[in-house]
Amino acid sequence: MRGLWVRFGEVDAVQGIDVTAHAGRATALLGRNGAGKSTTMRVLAGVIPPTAGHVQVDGVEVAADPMTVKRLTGYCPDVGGLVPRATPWEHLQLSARLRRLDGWEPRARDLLERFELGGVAHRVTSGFSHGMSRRLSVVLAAFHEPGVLLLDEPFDGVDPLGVEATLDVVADARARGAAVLVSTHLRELAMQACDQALVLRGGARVATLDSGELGGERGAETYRALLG
Ligand SMILES: Nc1ncnc2c1ncn2[C@@H]1O[C@H](COP(=O)(O)OP(=O)(O)OP(=O)(O)O)[C@@H](O)[C@H]1O
Repeated sequence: MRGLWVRFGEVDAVQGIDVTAHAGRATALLGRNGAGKSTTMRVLAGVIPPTAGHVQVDGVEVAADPMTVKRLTGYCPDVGGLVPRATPWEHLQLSARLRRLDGWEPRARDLLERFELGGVAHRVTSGFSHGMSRRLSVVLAAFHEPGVLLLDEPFDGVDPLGVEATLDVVADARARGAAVLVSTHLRELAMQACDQALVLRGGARVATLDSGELGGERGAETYRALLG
């Protein structure tokens, strides 16, 4: 991604961000509310077009071919994305059909169990708590083992077991060579999940840090200073 720029009317949400996400590595996007994290994720997922800049996912230019990019990526949006009247199993079934996956059922069952959603696999999602919906969104993003995994606020409101399952999903994706991006406000979890972090402020990148630099009291101070 080179010189990504996204404008909404009068607002320049993202102002010239460069990011390279490598296979087998995970990058955290950190920054205050409104820093441009979700907008960056949405462009990478092929959901909104960039106003300017070059964004390629696995060699495919997002602006030219958003449908292919949607297929290549697994995207957990920061909000929404679930069909209220469908069950988790129906969500997985639809995803499998759209991607023409064969023999997907064991993986679907395994993921639902890992995220403690096995017991509600056939319950419509309209009654799900926020944390349950988040967990299912992570399951759906990871289900088809995409080459690029995009998780926007995956830990938001999720209990410790859900956090662990999400960290495992990130580790699994990295182990099979996927590039992972995680947007979060949680510095400690960013450190655990990722090997590097980009700190955004006002739509621009203000720092790239190794996860080791974010740890402990010193990391907290560094991060606070970068948030401005
Ligand atoms: N659809 C939209 N229309 C107008 N402005 C938007 C739209 N989406 C985002 N913005 C603006 O773009 C800026 C960046 O928003 P974005 O959601 O990317 O931030 P964020 O870093 O993900 O924030 P948060 O941590 O609160 O989720 C904000 O000023 C926001 O108001």
